[in-house]
Amino acid sequence: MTMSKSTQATAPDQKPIIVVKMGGSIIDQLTQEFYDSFSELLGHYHCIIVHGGGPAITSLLTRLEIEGEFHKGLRKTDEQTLEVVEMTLGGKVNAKITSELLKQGIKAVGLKGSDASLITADYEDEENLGFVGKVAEVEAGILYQCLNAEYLPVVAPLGKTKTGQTVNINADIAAGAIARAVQAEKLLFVTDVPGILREDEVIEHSTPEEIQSLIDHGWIYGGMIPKVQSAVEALSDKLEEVMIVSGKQALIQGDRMKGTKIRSKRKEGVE
Ligand SMILES: Nc1ncnc2c1ncn2[C@@H]1O[C@H](COP(=O)(O)OP(=O)(O)O)[C@@H](O)[C@H]1O
Ligand SMILES: CC(=O)N[C@@H](CCC(=O)OP(=O)(O)O)C(=O)O
Repeated sequence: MTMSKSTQATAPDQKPIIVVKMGGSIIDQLTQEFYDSFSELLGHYHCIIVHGGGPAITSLLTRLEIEGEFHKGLRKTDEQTLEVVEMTLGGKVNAKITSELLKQGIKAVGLKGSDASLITADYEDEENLGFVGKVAEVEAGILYQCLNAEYLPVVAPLGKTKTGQTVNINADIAAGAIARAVQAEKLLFVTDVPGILREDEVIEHSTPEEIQSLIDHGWIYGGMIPKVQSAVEALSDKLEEVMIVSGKQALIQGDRMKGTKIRSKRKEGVE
């Protein structure tokens, strides 16, 4: 279970916290409509961004002629691969998102999960996956300090083990763990599809039970699996709703967010 350490600062008041996971699949395709509606969202929430970058890592590995391998959806990360992961997530992708937000007039500050004990991790499966981490503890205080100072933290999904080894963490899992640790009220996965699809139709409302059945029947596969699993794990009395939305369009259309809403069964239908 993920622990939260928040001794250094208190949670910001006035506005609730939203954690937004920006998928690597969409980072290069985010539209102006998306940014405009995102800016609108910032009027209602303190926001923390956690980003992916899987496609950018794969592309650099290919250019360097390093063979990539996935095991149960997680990238096998040897020493060479870790070097590329750190350069890509902590360097290129983090800088790209932060710069774009600054251009939009948003005070974004780039952080690596491996900075200042933000994310302490254990090995996921050292034998089969190498330097891949699972989140053990998140130091919420660092993020609270940013939010209290009106900065928007943009977090790269890297962590440090207790012995100081940097590890690669799946961004969906990092986002869920951070949302729990900071007691976020909402968690949003921004990706390249308009929500969970079944026969090309967006499922507007879903529950953990339905999601399990969609996985069991093969309707949910690949990169959508860690996303929905992380969504289901993040649900709590505090975090009642997780959404999966597209970054190709405005987040809010009319007066509501477009995409798939995931809530526990007993909360479903309760707005
Ligand atoms: N039921 C589903 N509905 C929508 N997308 C799905 C579904 N099952 C699998 N996917 C796949 O999941 C992808 C999104 O996951 P991923 O590529 O890991 O994105 P990200 O980089 O945003 O995390 C979609 O582009 C799609 O190919
Ligand atoms: C351990 C592991 O698999 N880490 C991921 C981290 C990036 C990520 O999750 O990016 P997306 O959100 O774009 O998929 C990877 O190396 O691809």
